[in-house]
Amino acid sequence: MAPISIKRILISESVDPCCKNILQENGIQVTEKQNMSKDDLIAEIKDYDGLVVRSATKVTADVIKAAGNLKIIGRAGTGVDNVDVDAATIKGIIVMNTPSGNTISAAELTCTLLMSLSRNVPQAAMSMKAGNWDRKKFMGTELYGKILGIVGLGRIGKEVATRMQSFGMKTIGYDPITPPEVTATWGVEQMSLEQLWPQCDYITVHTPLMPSTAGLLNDTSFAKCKKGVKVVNCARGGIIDEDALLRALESRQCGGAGLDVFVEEPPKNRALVNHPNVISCPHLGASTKEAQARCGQDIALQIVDMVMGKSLVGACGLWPCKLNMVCCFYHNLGDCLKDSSAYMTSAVMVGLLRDGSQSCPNLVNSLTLAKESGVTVTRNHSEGLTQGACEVEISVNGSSYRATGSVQGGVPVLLELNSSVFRQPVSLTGNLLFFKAVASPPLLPSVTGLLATAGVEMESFSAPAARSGDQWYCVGLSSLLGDLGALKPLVKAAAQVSV
Ligand SMILES: O=C(O)C(=O)COP(=O)(O)O
Repeated sequence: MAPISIKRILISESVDPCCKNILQENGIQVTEKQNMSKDDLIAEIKDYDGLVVRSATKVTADVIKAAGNLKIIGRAGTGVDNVDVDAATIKGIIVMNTPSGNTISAAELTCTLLMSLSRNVPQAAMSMKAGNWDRKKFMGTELYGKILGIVGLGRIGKEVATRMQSFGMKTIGYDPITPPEVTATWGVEQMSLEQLWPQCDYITVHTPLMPSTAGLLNDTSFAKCKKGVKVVNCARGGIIDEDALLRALESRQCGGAGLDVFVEEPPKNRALVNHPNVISCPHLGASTKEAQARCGQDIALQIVDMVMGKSLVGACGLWPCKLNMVCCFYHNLGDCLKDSSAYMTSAVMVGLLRDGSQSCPNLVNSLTLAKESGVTVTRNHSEGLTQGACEVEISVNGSSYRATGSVQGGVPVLLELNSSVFRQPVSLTGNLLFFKAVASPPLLPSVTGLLATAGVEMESFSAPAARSGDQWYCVGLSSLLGDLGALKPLVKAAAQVSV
């Protein structure tokens, strides 16, 4: 990828000093300003081409609008829900996070809250400080032999599971993406939420906050739980509906809650915080020296790599804008292929989700993952016009991509891409890199040179039949290639083309 010039970065929160040091050592000017109001940030941001935040800085569309020079928003941490990623991406601002730096700290705090809930440690400590010695009031229960339901089995859910197993807890869980056979290897039996709720003595949530997870625990799901279930939220405020939680605590359907996060932070409504069976922290999941050092270092190194044109690790929302709607039209599939169109739709979604997602889409989970992320996917057939060739048309957020292909001698071939007809059918085998460019004599040597510099051998070159306007080209690459994705920005920058 081409280097991106970043000269001045604003760090608007308490980020580990190693972040500033690394950036400065690499020639970037750094200003630290904490506790800025929205208006302060709007007034200040125009002077910077980079911004580093944690969760407290709200990088809204208004802030992004005022950020005339901004090229990068670095989140020293995981959740980017305080950043309007769509508004940033549309403006060409890269948003990147450091998704693994605080996994262990978030998991450890979750375990701390589970243990504190079982033995009333915070309440007992407060009572001692008030001069009391009350051994009866704080009778607890063992964790041993109890069932822990983990909703969200990503990095943090996994670490919570393995730690709580060492206390003799049985761990069950649910995740729409991580396959059950994978979680089984770390001792978590997966099941539907309907099956999970009634079994749990404790429930902990480890999902992002998104439409499908907001209010995941609500009046209806609490009613399905065991009476006295205890819940923990160290993920995002709102995954457990706060009003429903208060009602469940009052009716004793919920026996206690450990909350590190709130819908509004700090919460103005103190009803939950003040409830005797609630223990709470001011969003401390990532607040350890180790997690902050990792996140501060990771975000600084990622920004430096980007400045040097090395890579875009941790970039969120690289799809030009958020995926909303994907329509797959299949024309002329023939009787036997018609039945495979569901499979082809899953394959399309793997390709589309792979670039922007922190999870790993595959043919089994891609449609579920799309649904979870609020993407509408539709599929249609019709009899096509081209004899013997089948056409696949994919429309993404209203922009269409059309491919026409066939099978020749048992090999699937591509005949046409977005109205650009190839001179020879392109065999759809091996590693192929497609790019769009205007025909010119230096095009082939410049692409060959670029691939050679990246250590990749070109095996074939397919040119379009027509020579006018933007046309699609395809190069076949040697099987030595490790990371096809890494080549895309290279070719894009060098040939000024779409890849
Ligand atoms: O990384 C995350 O998602 C967190 O919630 C941690 O937030 P913080 O960096 O402590 O403001």
